[in-house]
Amino acid sequence: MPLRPDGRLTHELDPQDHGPQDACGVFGIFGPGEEVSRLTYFGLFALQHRGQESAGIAVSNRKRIMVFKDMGLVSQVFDEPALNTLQGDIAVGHTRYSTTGASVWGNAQPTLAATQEGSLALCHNGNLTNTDELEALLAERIGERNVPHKKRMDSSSDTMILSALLSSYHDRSLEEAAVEVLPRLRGAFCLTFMDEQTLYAARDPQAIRPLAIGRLASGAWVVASETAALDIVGASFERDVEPGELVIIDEQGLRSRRFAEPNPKHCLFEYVYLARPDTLINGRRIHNVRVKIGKLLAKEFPVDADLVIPTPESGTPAAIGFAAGSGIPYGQGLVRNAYVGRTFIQPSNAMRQMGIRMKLNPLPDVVRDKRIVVVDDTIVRGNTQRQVVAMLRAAGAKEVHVRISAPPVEWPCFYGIDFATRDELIAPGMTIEQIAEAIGADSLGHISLDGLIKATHVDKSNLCRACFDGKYPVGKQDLDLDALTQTGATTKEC
Ligand SMILES: O=P(O)(O)OC[C@H]1O[C@H](OP(=O)(O)OP(=O)(O)O)[C@H](O)[C@@H]1O
Ligand SMILES: NC(=O)CC[C@H](N)C(=O)O
Ligand code: SF4
Ligand SMILES: [Mg+2]
Repeated sequence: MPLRPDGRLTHELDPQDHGPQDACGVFGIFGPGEEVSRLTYFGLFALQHRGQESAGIAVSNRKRIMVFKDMGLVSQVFDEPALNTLQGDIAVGHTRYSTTGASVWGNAQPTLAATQEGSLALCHNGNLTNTDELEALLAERIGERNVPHKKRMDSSSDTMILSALLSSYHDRSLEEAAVEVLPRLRGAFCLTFMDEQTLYAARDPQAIRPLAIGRLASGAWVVASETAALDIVGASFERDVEPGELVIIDEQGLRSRRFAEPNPKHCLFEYVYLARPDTLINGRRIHNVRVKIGKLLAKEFPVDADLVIPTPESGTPAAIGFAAGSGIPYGQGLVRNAYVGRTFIQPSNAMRQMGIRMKLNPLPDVVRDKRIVVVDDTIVRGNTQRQVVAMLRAAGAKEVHVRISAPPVEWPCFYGIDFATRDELIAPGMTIEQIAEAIGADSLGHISLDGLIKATHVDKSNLCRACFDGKYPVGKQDLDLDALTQTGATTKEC
């Protein structure tokens, strides 16, 4: 099993072999009089499913900013003494899973940089597609040798370049630097950042990833990747950060500046898998959307069967919907070990089999002699379903029909989800029948793209669905798609 550089176990069985992982989680709070770092810690706990490689909190006491971050889960990084040292009025926090730049301490967030007036601490969810262009601009401004990854080998993320760029404007405030830099970024970015006095939040014009604003009863402002994190800290949901909006929060309250024209292309995959079911995106509860997808799936791909079971965790709401839509009873046929993380299962041969077996175990008394419909949210490489089907058969299931609440994943994502390269996905070049055979299912059905979109209640033109249809809404000019679909080529390193 792989070890972290400090010798502790990673959450991955094989770090070279990624399944679908999650986008990072960002959090921010402007709360004089509140225990801001503790609230940020709770917020990050609620966002742990979006990134499990490193976690960090930056706090300002209005005189200076202190950052505490490390590799690992929120619970591994922070303890009581650490939180007690992080006193102040403003905080930002991050849970990372890497998309550009290696998974090392130097790339953990919040990043910290010196500005003309003080410091900048920054957290980023998303992925920038024009890092080459931004790096060239940065080299022009601060000199080639000072570009983060040239100065320090382990500072190689897109976020480090952004942080260096924002702090390179010595003739203007951080707010004015942001207004200058943000329109130059392409790709996906939801940001929380701060200097000693002010909390900022920004969202790309496509608003690919979610970012919500909430408020505590005391009047403190909170910003988080998902509304579930607002719930957990006791904040009420106020509104989403708008596409192309920069939000500035200080002693005077909240102000808003538009840095680009909105052109919404919200990530469809957030609805399918990424976001928590208790989160609201575009006014819809993710759980309800997933149940609806399951109902539509039952209509699109009906089957004669005795029992519908979910593939926990993310497949559960769609399975509830499939049962409701089909009239087939719903039951629990697989038990999930709650202590195995979401991205723990990183499929690769023997390790993969061990990982899936560690996470999921069938209930033979429930599935024996039955025709089972097993519902999951996605098939990426097909490893989970291959294992699940085999497990259910070994436990005595008579038939196993697989139903998936997303269309086949055909293309990589460049906006903050670390999908496998195209060569590693199971779907490209395979018919549904061939995939069913590969995973050993009696039948296989994926929801149609139109059915999935219908369940979100968002207009198709306002959604990114590139991993399903290959139509990339932003930054396509920056990507060498042919090169990126070759075996071994990834977007990981700048
Ligand atoms: O086809 P594959 O390559 O196996 O990938 C697809 C599986 O990975 C995800 O589960 P994951 O274990 O990451 O998270 P979950 O517990 O939230 O379902 C997803 O929900 C599918 O079950
Ligand atoms: N998944 C993410 O949102 C990653 C953020 C950023 N691109 C990084 O690699 O650190
Ligand atoms: S490519 Fe897929 S995962 Fe990536 S932003 Fe678009 S819909 Fe989301
Ligand atoms: Mg799953």
